[in-house]
Amino acid sequence: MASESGATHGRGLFVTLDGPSGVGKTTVSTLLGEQLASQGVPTLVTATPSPSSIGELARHGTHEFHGPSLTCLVAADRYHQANIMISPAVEQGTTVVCDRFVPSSLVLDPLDGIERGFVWDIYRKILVPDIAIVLMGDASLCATRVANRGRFSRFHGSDYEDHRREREYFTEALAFLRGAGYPAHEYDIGRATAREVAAGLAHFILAIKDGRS
Ligand SMILES: Nc1ncnc2c1ncn2[C@@H]1O[C@H](COP(=O)(O)OP(=O)(O)OP(=O)(O)O)[C@@H](O)[C@H]1O
Ligand SMILES: Cc1cn([C@H]2C[C@H](O)[C@@H](COP(=O)(O)O)O2)c(=O)[nH]c1=O
Repeated sequence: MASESGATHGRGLFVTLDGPSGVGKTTVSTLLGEQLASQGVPTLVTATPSPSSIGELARHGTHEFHGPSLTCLVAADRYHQANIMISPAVEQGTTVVCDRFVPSSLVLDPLDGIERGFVWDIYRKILVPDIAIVLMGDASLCATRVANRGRFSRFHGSDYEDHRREREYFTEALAFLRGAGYPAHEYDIGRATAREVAAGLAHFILAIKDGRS
């Protein structure tokens, strides 16, 4: 596509970051945005639930809302955000990094008693990422980080067993997503710093971006 200045630019990428609580999604999303921007890639970092009024209700309402009502609330926010923010930005050439997307709901909602099929059906018409990264890390490492950082939601595990189960659900969700043709990529954080994880992801994303242009 040609811009008004005559320079050519194409569509951006939609990149999502999911994974268990404490694995570093929020920290890495910010660093990844900075690293992509420093390499000249127009980048927008966002999260689901979004900063909209529906998103704020979902993010801060996990004690009030449970099961299908929370699933639908999160889904309403995500459709709204995808339609008004993510898709337009990507079409204009911005690479969007989103902290949590559908893969998280395939884990958190079943942990709340919802069938995976119900969750998958509700997202049938939503934007599919170009790259869906699932960060995976040792459950005891994630448990320690969340204990040190603090829990802001009932979905932030309170002990090792919560984190072990959440990790197991993400492993199952990854297999399901790959089977469904979703562009899911597992990324093991090992003992890397957040900056090292972000650098590894930036390298991976830029290789895909360069391959497409
Ligand atoms: N690679 C890392 N090495 C060391 N500490 C990290 C790393 N990544 C994140 N942290 C720290 O771990 C804590 C959890 O990180 P963060 O909030 O980014 O995780 P998250 O996956 O977004 O968690 P949640 O899903 O619970 O919101 C924070 O205190 C953060 O500073
Ligand atoms: C994706 C998703 C999120 N939520 C809730 C759980 C937490 O309260 C927030 C996310 O905050 P975090 O810092 O990213 O952990 O939103 C949910 O209930 N269902 C979902 O699918």
